[in-house]
Amino acid sequence: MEANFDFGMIGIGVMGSNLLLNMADHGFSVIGFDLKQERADALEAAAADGTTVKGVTDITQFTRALKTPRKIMMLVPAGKPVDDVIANLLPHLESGDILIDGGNSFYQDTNARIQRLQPQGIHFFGMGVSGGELGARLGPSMMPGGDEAAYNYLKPILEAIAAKAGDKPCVAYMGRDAAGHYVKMVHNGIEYALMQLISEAYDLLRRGAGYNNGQLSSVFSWWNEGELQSYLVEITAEIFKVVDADDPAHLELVDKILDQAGSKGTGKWTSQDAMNIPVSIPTIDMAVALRDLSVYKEQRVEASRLNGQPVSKVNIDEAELGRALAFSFVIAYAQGLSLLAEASKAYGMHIPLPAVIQVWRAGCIIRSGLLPLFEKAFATRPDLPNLLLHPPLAQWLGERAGAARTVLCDAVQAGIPVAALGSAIAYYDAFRSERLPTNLIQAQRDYFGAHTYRRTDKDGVFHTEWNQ
Ligand SMILES: NC(=O)C1=CN([C@@H]2O[C@H](COP(=O)(O)OP(=O)(O)OC[C@H]3O[C@@H](n4cnc5c(N)ncnc54)[C@H](OP(=O)(O)O)[C@@H]3O)[C@@H](O)[C@H]2O)C=CC1
Ligand SMILES: O=C(CO)[C@H](O)[C@H](O)COP(=O)(O)O
Repeated sequence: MEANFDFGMIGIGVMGSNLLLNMADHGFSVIGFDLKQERADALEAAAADGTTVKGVTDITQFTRALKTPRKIMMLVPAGKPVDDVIANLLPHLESGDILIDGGNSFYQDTNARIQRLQPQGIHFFGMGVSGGELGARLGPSMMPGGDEAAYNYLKPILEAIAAKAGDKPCVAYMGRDAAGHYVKMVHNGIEYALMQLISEAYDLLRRGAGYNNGQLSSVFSWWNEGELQSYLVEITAEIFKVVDADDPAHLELVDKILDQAGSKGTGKWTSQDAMNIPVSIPTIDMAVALRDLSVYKEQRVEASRLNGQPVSKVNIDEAELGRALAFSFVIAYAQGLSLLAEASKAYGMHIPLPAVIQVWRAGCIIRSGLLPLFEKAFATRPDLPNLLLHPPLAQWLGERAGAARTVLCDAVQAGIPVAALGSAIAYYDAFRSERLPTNLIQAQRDYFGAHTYRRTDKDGVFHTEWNQ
């Protein structure tokens, strides 16, 4: 086989095969490698007429078929499979070749791989890909980070296949080292928060106000026509309509799904890294914590027998609940973006926040009609440390905070857990407090541990013998 393929993919499962077919549709000749012959055959069978798509199971054949510098992406599960693929591939690569990890790898693993491959002249990129199966096929949002000069080789291909917001592609260089995987990690942290917030609104409507699935679908559809317009609200409206094919009564599937949420790590890593820096992202933390709590089903059942009681009836004003949800969505984005702003400095990644917003505008799971508000904020101040510091957004939040408080009070009164909503309001209130009660914590620390404190009226570090 001649070396005439533009792009190679290792791992042609859900994401890899769809991304490769998307490239082929845009006129690039592509080749996929997988350990299983049936995957290679399936890839070729799925190719559109007139496109150049090849599937192979021989790594030598794969690498020899690629134009140099080779552009190869891996879309395999994070962790050991990525290192296994690198080990198998490395003997077949040359200096200047570009290797992209498009999976949800932990950013510190990506940094280690960049360091390891640099001496051999291999440009290693960590690239977040969002949009799921359909996004990969028709236009994903992509977050590549690594060597900026090498990015120029990838740019034409990635821009061609990316989702478009207006005429702008939802892909851009996200910064040095593992910046691409860092941005995707935070994207997923925000994704966790938005999903938890939506589930709390669902609980209020379902258990609190007694809505059936048809009514739920209507409310979410209606919200999706206003300021809550977003991929996650849109698919939620759809989910309530899907009936269980195995149920003779054709009841909706959502009611049959076990209430234990899975997770693969990106949300937890976002919280862990935020705590390491440290940056406060309590709504994302709470979303991770609630997924973890959901797993303890047996203990929850036991506790409900001891202490459970039906929730009280809640009178829901759908417009007010929508405003509360929009308020807490913005707080979740604000927390994630404030983490990116700090991490960019702390790790020297130089993440361009305006470009992050552009990349999230379409194709990704957290795309929403709220992003243009953030675009304006970063256009005014590209290094804005927190969205809450942008005056028009501060006003926007102020106009919706009352709705969030009313919904929170009603939920607490009724016994419906709205931990993420509560954390969003608490974050908002704490962030805009000129003075927090933390002076008392400092006094306590100094009392029991001589940890010292600073004063508001004079410079210096002080200690008091409190118990004399
Ligand atoms: N699904 C989604 O919506 C999204 C997924 N991602 C990320 O993309 C990555 C891939 O996910 P997805 O496509 O869904 O997963 P799939 O399981 O569909 O595909 C994984 C592919 O990797 C191959 N593979 C696994 N281990 C190895 C190995 N050691 N060497 C070579 N190939 C290997 C598998 O081959 P075989 O079956 O032959 O073993 C398979 O073709 C993951 O990191 C995931 O987190 C990112 C965004 C969205
Ligand atoms: O990256 C994604 C979307 O952006 C994936 O769907 C992600 O893997 C989902 O994460 P989890 O399984 O932890 O909910």
